[in-house]
Amino acid sequence: MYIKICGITKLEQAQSIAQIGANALGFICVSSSPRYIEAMAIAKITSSLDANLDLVGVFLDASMAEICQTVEQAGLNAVQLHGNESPEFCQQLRSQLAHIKPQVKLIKALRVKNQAGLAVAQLFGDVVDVVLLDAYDPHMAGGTGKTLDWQMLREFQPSCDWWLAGGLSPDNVAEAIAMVCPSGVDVSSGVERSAGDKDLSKVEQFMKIALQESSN
Ligand SMILES: O=C(O)c1ccccc1NCC(=O)[C@H](O)[C@H](O)COP(=O)(O)O
Repeated sequence: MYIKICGITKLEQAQSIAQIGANALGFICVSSSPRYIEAMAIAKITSSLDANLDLVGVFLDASMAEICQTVEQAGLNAVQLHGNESPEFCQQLRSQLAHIKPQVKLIKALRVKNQAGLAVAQLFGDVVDVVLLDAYDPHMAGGTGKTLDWQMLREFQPSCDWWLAGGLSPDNVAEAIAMVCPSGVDVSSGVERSAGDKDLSKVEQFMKIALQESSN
């Protein structure tokens, strides 16, 4: 089970979460978010971490130039697109990123409202590495703490890896994994004291439960 802890803003917390064994750390590059962190501040964190982690910049309808510049400045090796980016945009971004760094992981987040929203995932299977399913909220783009209707995801099988996000916490991650069998899970507010301030004991608990459930 691949585990991504999102909304990191503090260096010491990033180092501890990496040590606990997370596969990926997410940095919110969306200036309107309470978890926003600037590229140079991300760079201070990423340069202090081991090379085997996925260091993910989360973007919301940003331009290709902004994404590429942030990847370079911040020392990222993965990009999560959390807005209305099209499959064509993903394809073009992938080729632009290849000029900057080899093998930047591309993740397309979909904020799923209903079954029709879920069908859109099939359009991205061939152009990204991972599809991430998050909850829909009319006012917030991410980090909402809301869960998806997991029943809807029982038969979900895109042609690429997929990760579950949205309202996960140590209290419900085992049930979610058992019900929908994602290849990874992503969490933010469910392991926080306040926006951007992670509760390390909750992170540890979350990871232990997720790993245990996925090995059953
Ligand atoms: O977290 C944010 O503030 C945010 C803002 C704008 C776009 C995306 C954002 N977060 C994306 C994430 O990857 C979160 O981990 C995901 O939405 C799940 O959040 P949560 O329901 O709090 O676990």
